Amino acid sequence: MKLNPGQNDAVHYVSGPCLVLAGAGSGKTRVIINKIAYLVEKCGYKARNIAAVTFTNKAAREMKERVAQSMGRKEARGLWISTFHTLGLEIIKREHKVLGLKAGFSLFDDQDTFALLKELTQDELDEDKDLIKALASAISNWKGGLVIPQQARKMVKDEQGQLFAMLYQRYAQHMKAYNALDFDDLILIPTLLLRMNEEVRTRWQTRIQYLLVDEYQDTNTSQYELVKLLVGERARFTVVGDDDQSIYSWRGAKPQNLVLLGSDFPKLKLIKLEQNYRSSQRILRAANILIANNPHVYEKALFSDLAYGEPLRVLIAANEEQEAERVVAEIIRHKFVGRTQFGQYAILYRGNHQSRLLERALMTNRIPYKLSGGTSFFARAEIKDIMAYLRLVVNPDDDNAFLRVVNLPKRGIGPATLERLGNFANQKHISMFEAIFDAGLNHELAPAAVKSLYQFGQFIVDTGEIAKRGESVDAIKKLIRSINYEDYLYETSTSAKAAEMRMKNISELYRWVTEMLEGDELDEPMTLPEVVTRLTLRDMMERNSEDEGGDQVQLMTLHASKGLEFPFVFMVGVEERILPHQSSIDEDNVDEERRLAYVGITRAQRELWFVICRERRQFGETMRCEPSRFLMELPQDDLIWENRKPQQTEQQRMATGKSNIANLRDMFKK
Ligand SMILES: Nc1ncnc2c1ncn2[C@@H]1O[C@H](COP(=O)(O)OP(=O)(O)OP(=O)(O)O)[C@@H](O)[C@H]1O
Ligand SMILES: [Mg+2]
Repeated sequence: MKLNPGQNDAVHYVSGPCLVLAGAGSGKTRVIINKIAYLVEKCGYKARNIAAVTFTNKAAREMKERVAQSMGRKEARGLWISTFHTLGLEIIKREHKVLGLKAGFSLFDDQDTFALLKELTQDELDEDKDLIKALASAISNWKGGLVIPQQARKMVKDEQGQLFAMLYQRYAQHMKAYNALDFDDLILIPTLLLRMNEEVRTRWQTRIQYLLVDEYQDTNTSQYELVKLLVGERARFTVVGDDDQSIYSWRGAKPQNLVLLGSDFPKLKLIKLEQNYRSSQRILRAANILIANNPHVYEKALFSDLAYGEPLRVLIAANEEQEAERVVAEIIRHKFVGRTQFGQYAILYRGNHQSRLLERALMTNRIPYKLSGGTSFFARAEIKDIMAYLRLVVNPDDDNAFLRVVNLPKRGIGPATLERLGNFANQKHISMFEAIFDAGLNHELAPAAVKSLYQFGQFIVDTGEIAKRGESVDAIKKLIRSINYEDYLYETSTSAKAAEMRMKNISELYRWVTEMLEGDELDEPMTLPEVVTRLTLRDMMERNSEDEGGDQVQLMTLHASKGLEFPFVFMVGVEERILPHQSSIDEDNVDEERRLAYVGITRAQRELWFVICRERRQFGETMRCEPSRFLMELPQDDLIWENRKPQQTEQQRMATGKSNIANLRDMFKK
């Protein structure tokens, strides 16, 4: 792989600490990949003594692949290339004895943590979901800042702080009793261990002799401390980052860590890279002009030798449904004209919920797509629940579907009952559903259990009958109502808003199934079994594609797109209140949102579209939308706004006495 002089310096400087500070697409990640190969091939490092840390699992997988391609698979074996959390987990696994953890410790995700906190704080927080959430985030912040419960109790001043610190302590004690760790522990525990135990520290400093960190601007206090402890006095490390792409301050990331490096390691070599190899000049110019509105830690000037490129386009849709349809139509048109591949397109958005309508539009048009990060529509628990019901109605022998819904919502059918039912069905070689109606079951189970099972079975049979009469839409409506699914969602969700979101997903599924059942100009009406197999197949394809990475349009949040690049990028919902997000407008933290927009723009190599709506439904209300201030900050001569009258010359604009931006706003209001 070719390198420019700055990149070469960065790769060849191995005698001390090194920081590469440079803008998007300037080849920072390429430096890391080349440097790993250089360390092994030219400097005599063994692969197993080198660790590289990135920010997401996706990025780690890609880096591993690129390193293996550059230096050979055999040579690359043993390299530690992972996220911070995976590296932390590895340290904990190998040191669990010193830590006093039993080998089979379990890992709690956010939902597990929430459930435990809810249980532990019943008396104090009275199941108030917002308070529990606030507590969870306080605990996470303490952990990210390396603050243990005893210290937290000393630090806090106000009443709520004291309460939270006390609950933090209680939570920590319980986690220990459960032999469980949460996400933040994966950094906190190894860091504290390395800090306090010299023997362990020496062991890891011998094991990891050279450390490389990508996306360094997004490390938090505990991660930075872990880096320092791992590299020790020898300070053999390279970190690369871009302060303009710091987008995780809400999770405790500290771009100031870039500055701290200089004071913690006086011998730090600072290397800047200024050539961007990714984007057309127009795209890069737009990105540079946008980010110039932010204050800077270090000044940077990025240039590109690539073509000047196509203008950036702003598509204007009437509402959010049309927004999704416009994007899909544009992809189809563009692909046809340019003979491109679906895999060259990415659709980026601010929040996960924005993916729903996009997924729908892509599916309706049979365009393969891949959604990374976040949960795709069919992987969502509520969709799986209802799909399992439909599967069971269509095919009562589907034991998996049976097990998923037999006690959802609760019907007093516990694990012991199900185990016996399962054994009985096995002996008789029948499905569990069939077993419910077998007279022999009376000898196996208590009458109450038999009754509950029978009622459930009868309910499924009845629903099936309605569907068979050709009233499937009715059958589904009745089903969702009779199981009180909405109540169930409100009882089990972390907040009323979350329950609402999940219920919305259900109505989305309902709408979809109904459309397929009733047919339209394009498709014949389908029967319920046909609909269910069609949708299940879709689900399976999606899962398989996770591994294959075929020719698919990429969907992800702006956060998840960090470090990646795509020839053609659509940024949707580029409106005030979405990007910048309402909460950041309220909190006066628009700079971080501008960095997020900068990250999005700089993912694009050749062409970039922004999409905005005139109005949008939010929380049941239709609201008028206003284009994002970031669109207004971009160089307008590089932008083409849809439906805009033919470009005026500068003189004409002066003559009308109106500024470019005022014109745009006017046009938007019409
Ligand atoms: N010296 C070079 N010659 C040609 N292409 C290069 C060179 N350096 C990097 N590239 C290419 O430029 C693109 C951007 O590189 P890379 O992803 O390493 O940038 P980055 O600085 O890590 O970007 P980001 O800030 O978005 O993470 C990649 O396609 C890479 O292969
Ligand atoms: Mg990178």
